[in-house]
Amino acid sequence: MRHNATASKSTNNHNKPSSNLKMTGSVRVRVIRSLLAIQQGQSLSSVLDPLLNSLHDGDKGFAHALLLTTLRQWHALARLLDSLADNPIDEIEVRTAIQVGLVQLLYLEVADHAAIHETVEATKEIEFARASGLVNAILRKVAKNTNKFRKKCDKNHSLPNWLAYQLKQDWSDEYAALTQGLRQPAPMFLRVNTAIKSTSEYQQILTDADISNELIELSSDLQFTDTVKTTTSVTQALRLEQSTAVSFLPQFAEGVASVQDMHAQLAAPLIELALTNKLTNDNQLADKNSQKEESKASTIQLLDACAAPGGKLAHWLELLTVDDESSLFHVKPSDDTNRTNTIKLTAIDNEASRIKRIHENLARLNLQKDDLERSAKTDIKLDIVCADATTWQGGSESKKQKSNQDRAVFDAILLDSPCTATGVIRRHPDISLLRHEEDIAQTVQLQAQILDNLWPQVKVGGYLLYVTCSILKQENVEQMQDFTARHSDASAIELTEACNWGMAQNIGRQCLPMDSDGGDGFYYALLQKSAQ
Ligand SMILES: C[S@@+](CC[C@H](N)C(=O)[O-])C[C@H]1O[C@@H](n2cnc3c(N)ncnc32)[C@H](O)[C@@H]1O
Repeated sequence: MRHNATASKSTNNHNKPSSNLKMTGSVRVRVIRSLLAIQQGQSLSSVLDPLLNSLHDGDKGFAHALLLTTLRQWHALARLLDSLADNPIDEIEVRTAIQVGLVQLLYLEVADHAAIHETVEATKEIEFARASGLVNAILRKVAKNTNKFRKKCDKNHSLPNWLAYQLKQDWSDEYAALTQGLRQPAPMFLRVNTAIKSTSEYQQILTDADISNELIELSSDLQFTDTVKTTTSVTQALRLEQSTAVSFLPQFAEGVASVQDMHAQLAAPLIELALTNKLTNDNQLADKNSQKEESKASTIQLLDACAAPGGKLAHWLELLTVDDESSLFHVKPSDDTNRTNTIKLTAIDNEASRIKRIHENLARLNLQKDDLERSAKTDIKLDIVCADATTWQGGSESKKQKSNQDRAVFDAILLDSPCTATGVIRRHPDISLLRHEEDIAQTVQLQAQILDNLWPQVKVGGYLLYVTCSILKQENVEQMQDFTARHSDASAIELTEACNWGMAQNIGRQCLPMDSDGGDGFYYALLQKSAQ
């Protein structure tokens, strides 16, 4: 294999657990093989389980750290390697072995002699014995002055140059902190299912189980166009001092808590806030028109347009099923005015294998279709469909058969769009190897197609929350500027300066992963549809 024969484009197959990975030999050999598979286009999530499952418990922690840290420092290590070698090293097996050796010396506090000896042996095991002298010489040179070489490595970013260039264009003031932030591990955050327990109750349960944690409160403040007052909600997330396996989390299997980045936890409360505003306005309008009480009971249609694996969908369902009598979604058995609403929530995703994961996640949380239909407190009909959001039409007739008015069925759409995922590189450092510059334009085009197909399906007065886990302006604020220029009936709802997260953009807010205890890079924009 040659150095420049690196990652091909990531496709769906590359996310499946890799069955043809040869997981024999020493820990270092297995990590090197995993890295080679990633360079050939496999995702980290497809190689991690085969790697860890092939090892004894005692070796898993080291293998995990070695693989993840090598990926996080990948591009910086590659540049260091180029500066150390007298002649260009082309073979990716040799380069990978050296980079694995460098990580042990510079970042993992492995004793020099062990790091060098074991890496040289691993090079022989992967059948590159002829390069073992070279590997040995480079690692010895670095071991003589690890401080100097670590500083050299840290001074630069660890991103592909095209991505670093784009980030510099987009975020010149934040660039240094951002590029350093992207090479740090991300903290673990939990979301508590507040339909079962309050966040503070679960926080105490964690503390009692000796799991140190901190409560984070994110305030979202929206300036709806039809009111002078702003509307605020507070999202509570728990940050763990140390990441842990979910099997150690109390009541995890019972669905009391879920793992979700704190910025990802903003989506469901935001769309619920928008929906509540719409329904309140609808009710007020009905009151004004002095319609009978019975007529206020209606079916609310909601869409989660790119739903898998279902993190935000589950959160949305948790909020909709909170046992709060004042909620517009609460069924009041004693209330014969019949003001309650039936919710029809459709979730779509175009990948069947990922739809399966929605079902698995909802099963743990007791939020499957049947669980919801059994609930006496809310009336939610959940429909999960495998469909392409660039063409899907409310699940029924084709576009041509429907007038624009007939297509406008949704009160609120959550569009957690496919994106370059550049905001979650800390959790998925393989992204910096798998993504290519040309992916940006393709992704931007896909996002625009999905937006253009879904927008006619939003009711007048309804909302679309656009979300990405990207930190590139083309996918975010620029996508929204282009969209609102194309659709004169779309207006952006301001997420005001009272929001204690993200940075205000021309449209929406952008979160950047710049500090090691902060959330991931997410973008949020809320659009409302007006009558034309
Ligand atoms: C950012 S992820 C969604 C994450 C999800 N909302 C959650 O919180 O767990 C984007 C999803 O979009 C899906 N997707 C990509 N292209 C699509 C399309 N054309 N139609 C529908 N879904 C699509 C992907 O399969 C992926 O599951």
